Amino acid sequence: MSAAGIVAAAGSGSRLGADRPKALVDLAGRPLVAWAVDTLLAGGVDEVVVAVPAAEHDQFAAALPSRVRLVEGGATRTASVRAALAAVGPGVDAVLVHDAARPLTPPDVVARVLAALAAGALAVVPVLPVVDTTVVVDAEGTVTAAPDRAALRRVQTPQGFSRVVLADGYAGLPLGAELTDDAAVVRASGIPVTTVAGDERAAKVTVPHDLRVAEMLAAR
Ligand SMILES: Nc1ccn([C@@H]2O[C@H](COP(=O)(O)OP(=O)(O)OP(=O)(O)O)[C@@H](O)[C@H]2O)c(=O)n1
Ligand SMILES: C[C@](O)(CO)[C@H](O)COP(=O)(O)O
Repeated sequence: MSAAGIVAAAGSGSRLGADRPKALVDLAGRPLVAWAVDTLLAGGVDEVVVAVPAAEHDQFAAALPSRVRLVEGGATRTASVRAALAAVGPGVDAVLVHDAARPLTPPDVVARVLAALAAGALAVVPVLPVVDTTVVVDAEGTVTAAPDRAALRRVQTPQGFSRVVLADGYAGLPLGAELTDDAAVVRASGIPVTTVAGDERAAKVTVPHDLRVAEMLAAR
């Protein structure tokens, strides 16, 4: 089975508040995007396409191996993945979509996603259990429900798909629609999504505290 990796790296990182796009922020001497690309390649992906902000194209090119292809990202994550997917070759069997913002994802997670696809799954997401009580609130912040957390999972990346299934999902999604992940895109077209074990180290760098935690882990 041949697999391509897509790295969504075109976000600004407004919640991190750095002086550059989040994917170019340094973690232990290398930008977050370089860590994410390495994870995909080490986990068994054959080729990688990275969606980047147009203004920083040259900085991304300088930070990544020459075999990695860059495309201009969009205004939303959904638009960025759509643009990168268009650059994936038609001969590829599977596509894994990963966040540059999850730099310390172990290659084992990639391998688990690839194994599930090779076993016949059409869509696979790595997940972790929810460990806090989780509630639903109304517009005033009043709790209206407390779902059974045993049935809830936190969803990570990379998320893996049959290339045809992901391409069909994006083709059926109206231009401009924004969903928070790629599994939601294929679920909208009726495809079942399988889960495999995620990893706490695959946590997303969103706010400054997350980057401090990642720096401590990377220093080990
Ligand atoms: N237009 C966008 C927005 C996000 N992403 C990517 O999607 C991943 C997950 O998004 P998130 O961590 O929320 O990043 P940002 O959108 O950059 O963060 P913020 O909402 O704080 O601005 C990141 O790797 C980010 O670069 C992208 O490729 N294109
Ligand atoms: C794709 C994702 O990382 C799965 O957990 C997540 O949905 C992206 O989060 P964002 O803040 O909406 O970009």
